[in-house]
Amino acid sequence: MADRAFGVIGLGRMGGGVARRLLEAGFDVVVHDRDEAAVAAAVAAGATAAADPADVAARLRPPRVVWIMVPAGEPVDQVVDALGPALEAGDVVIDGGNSFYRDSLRRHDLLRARGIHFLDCGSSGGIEGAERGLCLMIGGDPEPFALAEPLFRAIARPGGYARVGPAGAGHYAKMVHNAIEYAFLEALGEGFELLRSAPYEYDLASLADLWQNGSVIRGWLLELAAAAFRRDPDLAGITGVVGGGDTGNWAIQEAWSRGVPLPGIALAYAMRLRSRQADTFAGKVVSALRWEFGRHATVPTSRG
Ligand SMILES: O=C(O)[C@H](O)[C@@H](O)[C@H](O)[C@H](O)COP(=O)(O)O
Repeated sequence: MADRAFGVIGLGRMGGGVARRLLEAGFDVVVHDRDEAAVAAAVAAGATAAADPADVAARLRPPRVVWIMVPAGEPVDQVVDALGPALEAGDVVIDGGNSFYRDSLRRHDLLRARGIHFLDCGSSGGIEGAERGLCLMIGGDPEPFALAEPLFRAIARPGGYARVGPAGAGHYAKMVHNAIEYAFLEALGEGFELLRSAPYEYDLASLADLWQNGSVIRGWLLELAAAAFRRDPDLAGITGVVGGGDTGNWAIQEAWSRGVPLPGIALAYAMRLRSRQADTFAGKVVSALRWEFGRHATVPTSRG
């Protein structure tokens, strides 16, 4: 039995990686997920299965530290509602998902009323990060942060975790991180689209590789772009309809409510929404009006 045990609730692609890294670091890990196959995989790696969130608590010694990694919103509340009554003062709950910071503040205050600590932890790095080390931005009180620090150290890259402020500050930082991510992704998408329509036959994978060697825009996203182009140079196997969007949406609402313009990020988010529309009523109206005032064609011609 290891000196220290942690609970992990939610064993999806991210949570499963977190549980494995904790096991590899030599900790005991008590896990729960509704997906029995995910639990079986964690148990095969050395974890102990719990029947439900309360059972996770029952299998840990106080002060307990439980990491939650489930989709943002209702699923986090469900886990907190099921786990909370089984915890006691001094225990620590960490939400490692992409939750809205105001929800995290609410959960923090709810648990604090019973002396239970809540840390909001923005976790970046994707699946590779979960396997090889995440970047963690943590909000909450110093005392539970210190108590949970061995967990953070075990699942983060070296230098890849920090307490960035009080309750809510971790998920706020992650919201902003993701907003920047939206604009980075959109800029890369637009740049590669322009290259593809250029009067030159660029090999996009090779150009992305070249840019990795000392260019200003080198980075992980370019590395991923090169890998994607190498697998499928025209990206013919996927559509340009882009999913996600919650964190970007929150960032825009937050920015505008504070008078921060955020135009690049807002446009990147708008482009995601636009990508989901096959045609638009707005476009029809513009076309109709051009026809009405100038008898301009309603079907684009070679001259526009
Ligand atoms: O830092 C990260 O590892 C990513 O941001 C990660 O958290 C995830 O890819 C986003 O949540 C996707 O966000 P969207 O679904 O909004 O694109």
